[in-house]
Amino acid sequence: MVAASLSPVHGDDIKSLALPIVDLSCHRGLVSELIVKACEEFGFFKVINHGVPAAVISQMETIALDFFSLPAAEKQRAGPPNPLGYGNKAIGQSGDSGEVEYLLLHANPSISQRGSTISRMNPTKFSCVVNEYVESMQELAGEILELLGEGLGLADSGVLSRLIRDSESDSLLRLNHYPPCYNNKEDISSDSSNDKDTVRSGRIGFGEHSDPQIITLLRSNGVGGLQILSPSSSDGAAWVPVPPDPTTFYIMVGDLLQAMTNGRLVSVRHRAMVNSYSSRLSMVYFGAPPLHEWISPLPEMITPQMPRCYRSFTWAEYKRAMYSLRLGHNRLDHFRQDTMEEYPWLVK
Ligand SMILES: C=C1C[C@]23C[C@@]1(O)CC[C@H]2[C@@]12CC[C@H](O)[C@@](C)(C(=O)O1)[C@H]2[C@@H]3C(=O)O
Ligand SMILES: O=C(O)CCC(=O)C(=O)O
Ligand SMILES: [Fe+2]
Repeated sequence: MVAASLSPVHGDDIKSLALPIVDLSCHRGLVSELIVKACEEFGFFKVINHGVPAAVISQMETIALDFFSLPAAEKQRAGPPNPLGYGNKAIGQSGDSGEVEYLLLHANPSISQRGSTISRMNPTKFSCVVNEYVESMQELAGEILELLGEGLGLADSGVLSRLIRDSESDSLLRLNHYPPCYNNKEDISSDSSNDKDTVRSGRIGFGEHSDPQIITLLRSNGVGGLQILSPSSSDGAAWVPVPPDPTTFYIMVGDLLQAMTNGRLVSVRHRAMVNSYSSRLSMVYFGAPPLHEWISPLPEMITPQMPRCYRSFTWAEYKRAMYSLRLGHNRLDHFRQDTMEEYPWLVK
């Protein structure tokens, strides 16, 4: 149904739920089984004992904070986002906004990062730290995708990890800074954006969405704000706050992984809230394939019980659709097999 792809509006229900934690130092067979289960149930899990050196993380955090503490005019030199670069409040090109400032960078060291506009003082240091962090993220994401391949019983267990390890991969690094923001009713009464969400659960830093790529690795400082939409159950979908833990990474299934697994793994809808007392920093790696890579449901994921549900498309085609849609849209619905059969004019 085409109507199903219009923005879903989820209410304010907040639920506390035990979220899956995967210890990467455990037995490989057990780890791959747990990862598959978490991605089927939540499209989300937290990893501990991930092997990323603490120094790599803290250096990245320091240069991110150094950048966000620059005067506004200095930060604007790295903007506006095209879509890469510095952005403040406006997210994407379709009218979305949130209480966030960010730096969106390509995660491929060979792509120029406007280094001198981001760090006038020391662009070389900036690039080195980003490259080291991105290399660690690519390694961790590759390992998790390899484990997923094994857990799903794929004949070629490296088929997922190779996509993001490719030298032409279109992966991104996003640094989000959420300054503290008022959230009580009195403060908001004169603000035209005071909706139900704002009053009851704080202000929206980054609105509800799923990540379009294959896999997301998110690390935040010790300030909470990330929420995931729990899978629908008898008591309905609800927002689940993710407790902050700066020593770990949160892993999210992206739209492409949902398509490649023919809907068996689900891309998790999530959002970030801001609070009135502390600023929050998140560093988010989005693992993506090369632009011209074809994405199709893997043969092992198509069964008589689970017939093929997505058509084939390239990542470049998916990106075009994504930039034409609002943040909260369910983009993958436009690539369903039945959309092509019932509404061929929608599929260019
Ligand atoms: C409103 C938008 C921002 C976004 C591109 C889009 O048109 C829809 C997807 C958005 C998103 C969400 C996850 C990542 O933060 C992001 C970089 C991405 O790949 O898709 C953003 C895009 C963006 O900010 O450019
Ligand atoms: O900052 C966060 O916790 C979420 C950010 C996010 O979802 C994104 O950058 O796509
Ligand atoms: Fe996201």
